[in-house]
Amino acid sequence: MGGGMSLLFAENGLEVSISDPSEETMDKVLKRAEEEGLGGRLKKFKDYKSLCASLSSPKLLVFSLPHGDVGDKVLEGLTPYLTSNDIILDCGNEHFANTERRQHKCRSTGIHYLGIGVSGGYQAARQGPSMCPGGDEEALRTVMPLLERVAAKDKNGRSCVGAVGKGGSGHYVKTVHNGIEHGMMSAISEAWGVMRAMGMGIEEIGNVLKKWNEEGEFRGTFLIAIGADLAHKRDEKKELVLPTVADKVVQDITGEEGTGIWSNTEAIELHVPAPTLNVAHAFRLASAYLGGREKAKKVAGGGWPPRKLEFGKGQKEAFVEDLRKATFATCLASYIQGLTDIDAANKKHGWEIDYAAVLQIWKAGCIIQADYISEELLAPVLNSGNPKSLNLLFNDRVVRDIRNSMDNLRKVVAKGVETDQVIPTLSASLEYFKIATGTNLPTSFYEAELDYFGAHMFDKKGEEGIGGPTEGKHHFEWKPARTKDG
Ligand SMILES: O=C(O)[C@H](O)[C@@H](O)[C@H](O)[C@H](O)COP(=O)(O)O
Repeated sequence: MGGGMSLLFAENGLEVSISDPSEETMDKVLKRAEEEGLGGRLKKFKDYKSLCASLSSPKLLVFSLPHGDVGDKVLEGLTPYLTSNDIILDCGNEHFANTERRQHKCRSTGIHYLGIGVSGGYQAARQGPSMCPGGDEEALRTVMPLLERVAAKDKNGRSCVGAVGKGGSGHYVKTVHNGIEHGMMSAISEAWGVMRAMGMGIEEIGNVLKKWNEEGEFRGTFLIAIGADLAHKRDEKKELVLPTVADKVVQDITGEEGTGIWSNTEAIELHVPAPTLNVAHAFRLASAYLGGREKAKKVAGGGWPPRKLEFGKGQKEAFVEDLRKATFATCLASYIQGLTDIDAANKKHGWEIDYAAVLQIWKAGCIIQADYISEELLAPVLNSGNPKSLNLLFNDRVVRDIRNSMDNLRKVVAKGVETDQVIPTLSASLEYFKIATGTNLPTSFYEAELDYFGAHMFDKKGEEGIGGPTEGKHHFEWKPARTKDG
């Protein structure tokens, strides 16, 4: 990412000084700069002193680092050479708490530290990513013209960047962006698996996804578009590449892993029900243990692999349409749960998040780009300036689309369960919509059991003021504790 961004900044007229522990990495970037006619604009530096000396004042430093300690070590190494009004743009996938700690540390020396979520993958780092900056207003105002120049542009030529809010809000919104991304990718992969069980070919499915991306609720959806594209990719032997990809989402459990975990732990700690995001992450985790799955399959006598799905004449097309609506509803559920999480965090941390800026940032260039969802469903809510609630389940327009997809989602999940299709987020989203709109849930029994052994206290149906996550006011001695005399 860092190399691509340094070329992007050079291309936009900046003299760029790069520094990386690996000389080889720096040389690769300088070589690309030569190839792209930007040679004169990039210089490499092996130490922080000469790096900072090469910069005009106030200095602008861009971090593209793994999350965690590395950022603290780099900041520590740089600090002796930094002066008041210098600005650091942390463009890594960093945890917002690390960002806020560094912001606090820098404040005493007048150095500005901005946490900027950067999205669009490594390609976008070079071409212009969607950018999600948060931190102090003065520094945001100072760097915004540059960010607007290098950021991705939406179809109206507007830059996909904006001042998100205070503190670590920029990195927080990016973390949740990735949680939504994982929910959508899981749903689309599940739909792909069901179409495979319907006997559809790799490229045939690619053609279906291409159509989905051209019109309807999935129009202009990045993850659908790349799904259509990669379905047709062939290697040097003209063999399709997709069938060679192992069914495991690789993940570096030694550390790199971050946003997928945090978007879920945050939702849980903020008491935000996000089953689509939670299940998408669990699916990803389970997929990693291919060896374990192979062993468990043997023990389970072959397990429960998806069965072939056969359809009568004309029914196949109808079911593909059910699948399109079901997958859309699940992607929408990811957005709804993600925004509810951002809303809860914004209230907790007082970041004064500008939701119109978030909408513009997600308009293009980012992984969760979805034109229909942004323009038709999010814009009316997020552009209404500081919406009272970000729970899109309170929005008629959004709920209309959910109602228009529930039959399709139910049909797909029912068929999927019957035939052992792997559909974790599709089924979790069906349950979510039922739970989130249900007012007579079986959780009465759940609470009664908690009160039975835990004196957990419960609210009584019909009581005033019990609409939110409140402490219970009642306990019933379901089974009085036995006295010593039994
Ligand atoms: O917006 C983006 O460009 C992506 O979200 C990116 O930031 C993410 O890091 C990679 O997609 C891999 O992420 P994980 O391996 O952490 O899922």
